[in-house]
Amino acid sequence: MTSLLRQLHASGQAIWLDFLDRQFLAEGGLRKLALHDGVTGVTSNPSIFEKAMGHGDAYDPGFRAALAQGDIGAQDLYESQAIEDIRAAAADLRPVYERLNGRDGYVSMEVSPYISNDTGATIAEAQRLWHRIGVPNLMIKVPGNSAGVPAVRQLTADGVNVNITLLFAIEAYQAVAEAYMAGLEARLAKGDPIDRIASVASFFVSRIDARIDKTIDARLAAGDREAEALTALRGKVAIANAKLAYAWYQEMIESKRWRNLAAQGAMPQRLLWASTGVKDPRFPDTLYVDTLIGPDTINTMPPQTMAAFRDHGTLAQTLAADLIGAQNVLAEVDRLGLDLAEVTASLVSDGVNQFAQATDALLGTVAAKRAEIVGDTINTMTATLPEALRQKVEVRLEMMRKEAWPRRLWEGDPSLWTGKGEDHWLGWLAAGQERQVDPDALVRLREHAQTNTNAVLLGMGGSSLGPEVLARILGNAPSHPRLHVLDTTDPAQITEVARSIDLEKTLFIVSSKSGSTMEPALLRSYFFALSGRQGDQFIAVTDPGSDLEKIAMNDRFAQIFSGDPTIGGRYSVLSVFGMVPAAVIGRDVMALYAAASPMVLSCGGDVPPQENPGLWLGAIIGEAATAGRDKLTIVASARLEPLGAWLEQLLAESTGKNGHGIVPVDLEPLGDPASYGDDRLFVHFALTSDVDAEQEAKLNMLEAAGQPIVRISLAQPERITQEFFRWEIATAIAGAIIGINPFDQPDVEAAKVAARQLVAAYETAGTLEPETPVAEDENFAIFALQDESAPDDTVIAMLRRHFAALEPGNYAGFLAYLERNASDAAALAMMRVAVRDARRVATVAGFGPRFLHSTGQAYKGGPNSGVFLVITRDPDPDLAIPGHKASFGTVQLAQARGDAAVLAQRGRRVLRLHLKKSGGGLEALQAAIAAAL
Ligand SMILES: O=P(O)(O)OC[C@H]1O[C@](O)(CO)[C@@H](O)[C@@H]1O
Ligand SMILES: O=C[C@H](O)[C@H](O)COP(=O)(O)O
Repeated sequence: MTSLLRQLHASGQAIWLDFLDRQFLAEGGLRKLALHDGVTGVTSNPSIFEKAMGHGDAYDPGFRAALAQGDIGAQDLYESQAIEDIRAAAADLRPVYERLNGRDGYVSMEVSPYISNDTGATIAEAQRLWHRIGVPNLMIKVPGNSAGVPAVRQLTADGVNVNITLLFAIEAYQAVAEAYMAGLEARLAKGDPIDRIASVASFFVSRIDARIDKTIDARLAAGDREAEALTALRGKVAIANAKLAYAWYQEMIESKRWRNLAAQGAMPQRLLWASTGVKDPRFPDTLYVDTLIGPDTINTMPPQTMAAFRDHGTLAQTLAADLIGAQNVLAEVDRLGLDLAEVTASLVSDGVNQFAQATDALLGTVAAKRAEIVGDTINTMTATLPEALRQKVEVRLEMMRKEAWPRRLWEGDPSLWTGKGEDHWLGWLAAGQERQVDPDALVRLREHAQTNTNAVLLGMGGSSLGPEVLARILGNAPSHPRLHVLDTTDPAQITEVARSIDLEKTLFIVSSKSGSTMEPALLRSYFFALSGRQGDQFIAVTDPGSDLEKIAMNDRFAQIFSGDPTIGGRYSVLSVFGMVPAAVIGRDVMALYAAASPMVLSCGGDVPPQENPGLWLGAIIGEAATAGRDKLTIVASARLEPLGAWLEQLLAESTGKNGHGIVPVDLEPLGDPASYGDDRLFVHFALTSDVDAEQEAKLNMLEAAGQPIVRISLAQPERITQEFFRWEIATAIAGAIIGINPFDQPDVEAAKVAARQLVAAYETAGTLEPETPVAEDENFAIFALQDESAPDDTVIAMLRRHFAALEPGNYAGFLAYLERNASDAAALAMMRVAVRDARRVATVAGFGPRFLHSTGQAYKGGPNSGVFLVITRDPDPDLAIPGHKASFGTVQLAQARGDAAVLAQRGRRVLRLHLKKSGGGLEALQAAIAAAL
């Protein structure tokens, strides 16, 4: 006997399958249904793909095959597999489509629910899928909300078959029916044929009852007086609503407007009953099939509903029957205040959200699968967090998912931050995808640079720290110049570099985004003069239109590389600012991007926060900071140690403002658990080939003592580029959590202004404004910045009082305007350890003026928990600057004085200590601090 389903098909209603799955297709399931049961179509939606692809391992071979062609992100990976299924289903139904001459045999694929409020994006995505899938028996599903309606019109006009989904209200259905007709008319106006354009209007059924019945049940439970009338409506409203929609359809196809279109070959936009699986187990499982049978309609059924109807469905022409009854049901709905309009409206947005949640879950699984498959190309990260922090991070990640942070970040939604133009500063996202550089120009530069033995980069902050990390971690390739980075005004340091290079075989890279930063400008004057004004030994890296660009043209520099003004300095390492120096030292820039790429894809806008390494890290550091663990302590195995200086700037300058932020702690030797308070978050970087057993053991002890530890491991040094990107994302996200704009640096300018004023005064007066120490001995002179000194203070007493001010949660800062060399760094490290262990506080150190363009922002604008010792000394020997009265030494001193003054003005606890020429230098200071603690 013919199956009930076949009979249903023969009665004039098309049967579609509301399901898709690779295994089912591979086993010929759809072909069998078409053959035996008369199934003539398939619908899919994000939930269906989530069920198919988001669990188990059926798609693993597909994922592997797709990734074997090249790494792609989660969305593309999902889409590659979804499209394969859609194409396979379309191929199975192609004979039906041909047999019915395009009247049926369609497979539907839905546009992303993420763009459902954006008409333009919906049109673009529908067009893209339509062309990419490239089969005639395809329908693109577009939601029937207010953004979807114009898309339906446009897509129809463009010849795309559209299935309009998420229709609950008759008015919404009428709007899309009108849009379909308007689209067909637009085609006719262009002279395009309309006889092969198909469309269906997916009218949802069971979800309406599920919602209304819930309200009814609640009212019954509350003892509503209308109990009987309410009970009578259970399981009735959706069907009545669908019947009235069908009644309108019948009127519509009799209209003059439609008849005119039909005369020119138009196929009617059929009503499709969707959501026909019963949600309430108390209802018969064939309820939404039995009651909605009528010609020229479609019922798309989940497999269970289809099986149930095949088994015990009731076949009768029910759809057009008892219209009065349907009207009465809706009148009752009104009378009882069940507000169908509100229900159907909220079901649309809930439907979009539900599909978005399914897509989040699906992309999460796909991202995890991808990470597993390409796993050994991605740097690993683990986090051991105290329970309270772990929970906060979990909550934050879920909140980020709900609020679509990954997508909003990549789309540049300023409301993630303070809403004040942050979207103009996101060029680094494209830079990470190698979109900011000209690869050929960098290949040529790499070749050209080989004629040199040395390269000297003159720049500050973002223009110098990234290049320094690349040069120190990767080193120069054989036969390429060695890179020296000069980000100072310290005469000894400048002299040291000048002495160590062969001037004629040195390439100078003048690097400054703004092109007006004082230090690189002075260094350029110095080395340009020293080179005998050999412009062809200089290249400039700067943003378009800067002063440096003009000077470089004037002085006939060999080349000028232009930056992207939508990238702030500290986010610029994956743009020309990092890649030009990388090419100069002989690194294959495209290989560096290729090394970064797996992380860039993993951090994509299509990867939900839980699986997104950048968002996960951002959640950890942001939540840690807001919970008082704002001292992000960087620990690195020897080879990766240089990364800390870059990271310090990124974190401090991005987040340290408005009294909030993260204080990075770099190069502080690791101590025992007893040395630390509860204001730390430790981040460990290690190369797998460079394991430091002692360091690991100490970290394990800290972990056992309950300190939060994030561990990041790199299999190859080139993958440092992944950390650049991961941390840029994480910093931007932490900034959003902290509630600041992570792309400005409002407090840096003040110190620059103060220094510039002092230098200008020097240029006229020939001397810096004299100062009188408030305390001195044979080694040191202390200069007052606040009125905290008593007339009879000794140096030791002042130091004692200075360090005694440190309270739990504070940090001690050593701001040294000295030569940055190994011995000075070691001496500072020892002083830090002494202070940390005595006061149980974090310690930071910076060499001036380098740190001014980096951590200086957070010291001035971040939390007021720093206690700073500004260390200066008289330069010996000093170094003249061509064309200036002021020497480098004078400028450096002016910068220190300006910095200390601004710190004091900002209410920071600060002491300036000057090392006397005749004194014992840093060694003596170490002893004095030991005595003062
Ligand atoms: O590249 P530029 O414009 O010379 O700036 C150098 C550095 O100075 C700062 O503007 C701080 O003064 C940093 O943000 C920046 O990285
Ligand atoms: O096109 C089909 C719809 O997406 C589907 O029928 C929705 O069904 P549900 O309400 O059971 O999720």
